[in-house]
Amino acid sequence: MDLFTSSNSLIQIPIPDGELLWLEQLPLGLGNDEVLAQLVAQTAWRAESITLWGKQHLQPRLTAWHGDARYSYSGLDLAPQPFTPLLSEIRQAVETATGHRFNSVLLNYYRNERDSMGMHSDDEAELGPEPAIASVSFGATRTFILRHRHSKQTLKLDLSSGSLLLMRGKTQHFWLHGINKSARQIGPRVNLTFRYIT
Ligand SMILES: O=C(O)CCC(=O)C(=O)O
Ligand SMILES: [Fe+2]
Repeated sequence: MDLFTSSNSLIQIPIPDGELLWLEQLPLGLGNDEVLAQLVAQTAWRAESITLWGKQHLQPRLTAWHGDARYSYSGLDLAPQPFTPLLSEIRQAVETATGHRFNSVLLNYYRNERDSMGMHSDDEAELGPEPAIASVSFGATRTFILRHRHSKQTLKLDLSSGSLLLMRGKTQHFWLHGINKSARQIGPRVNLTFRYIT
């Protein structure tokens, strides 16, 4: 049994024009370090190129896409791999914690402090107008930055190992998010964003 039952429900982080909910530790059958090790070792990681302003770049991180649907992400058309038993177990825990269903997951592997993700919103048409996106992190803590498109209000959340962040409602419409590089040494981190593709 979990000793910390009182912290088992999502905490709302109030923001204008969106909904953010957070859970410090997603309940799982494996420890966070074991999950990180398995995800790093068992995932078919890819170094994708991405076209920005007509120029090809290598993304500053590794990625993998698992799910039932095809999905276009900033010009990439990834054929998904099936859910593995470990990814299915994490998905089950995320669905129980959030009350939302998910049919795909994007994995991002930040190998060190030089890996990052530019500011963006997950607003592809296949996600629907008000998508629920559940982000689970394993490994080193990285700072997740949210910036309001209009007011430029900025929030910084330290996403520690095992944590769950749920973005829903109008969050993708009004807010950008990303992960900056750091000048300080940082160990590996794997982030999973669970999505529902229609
Ligand atoms: O690594 C993170 O915390 C963010 C990942 C993300 O924004 C995405 O996969 O769209
Ligand atoms: Fe995102």
